[in-house]
Amino acid sequence: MTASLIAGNWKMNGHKADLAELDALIEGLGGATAPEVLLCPPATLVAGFAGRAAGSPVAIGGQDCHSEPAGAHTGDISAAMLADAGATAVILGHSERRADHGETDVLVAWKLVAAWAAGLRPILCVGETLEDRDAGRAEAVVARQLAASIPDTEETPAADLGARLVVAYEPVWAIGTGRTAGTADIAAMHGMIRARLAERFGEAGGAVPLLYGGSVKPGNAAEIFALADVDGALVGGASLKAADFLKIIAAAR
Ligand SMILES: O=C[C@H](O)COP(=O)(O)O
Repeated sequence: MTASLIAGNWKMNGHKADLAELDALIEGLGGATAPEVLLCPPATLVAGFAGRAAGSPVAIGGQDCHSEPAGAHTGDISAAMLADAGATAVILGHSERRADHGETDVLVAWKLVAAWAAGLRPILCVGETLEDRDAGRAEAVVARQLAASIPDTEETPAADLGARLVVAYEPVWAIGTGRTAGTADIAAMHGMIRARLAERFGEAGGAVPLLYGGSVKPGNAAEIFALADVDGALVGGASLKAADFLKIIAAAR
């Protein structure tokens, strides 16, 4: 399968000096527009990166947003603020947010509504812990997260869901550990996610891009992108350096 979207998540890494990595990424892409490339720096860098990336093939996204449009929420950022800063997408429900900030499926669902209201494309993250996998409940956990983190409201844009939502499967135990899930496990989980989305949302649900995340590197990207129902990757550590990220993008072509 050809990967259509490669997203980089810088997490809590990066300073103004790292604009040089964005410049190197843009230069390395040389104007190529496929696959889509999205970079999600920390909030402090969103506006600067979006300004620098304007007119290039690199889109800029946020890593989280609040579920409310504005108000007394010290330290938080709204979806509209991200859009105002030049972001076009936002990562939501990442396992690090779920673990560090106690984010629940219900809260993540409201964040999706907020993102859509601001015109952002959410990248919804789902994934099981090692404990879940060892207990044989990986598929059940991911299915529950998927069902409950996508809101059942009239705000959910069923008609064009494929263009307005991305789902990233990230087994928690594969994130930042150097361990990738086995290709059979990735293919099985992506197949399940694809089927559940199609069951719930019809053809548009089946068209939602599915990314794999968890220790994706230049050396394993091609093998992962070759799997059925894998439409790209959500890359953490290997997106910090343009040279590595470009190799992963090249593997998607
Ligand atoms: O959002 C990205 C994922 O958590 C993967 O991170 P990683 O590539 O460093 O394992």
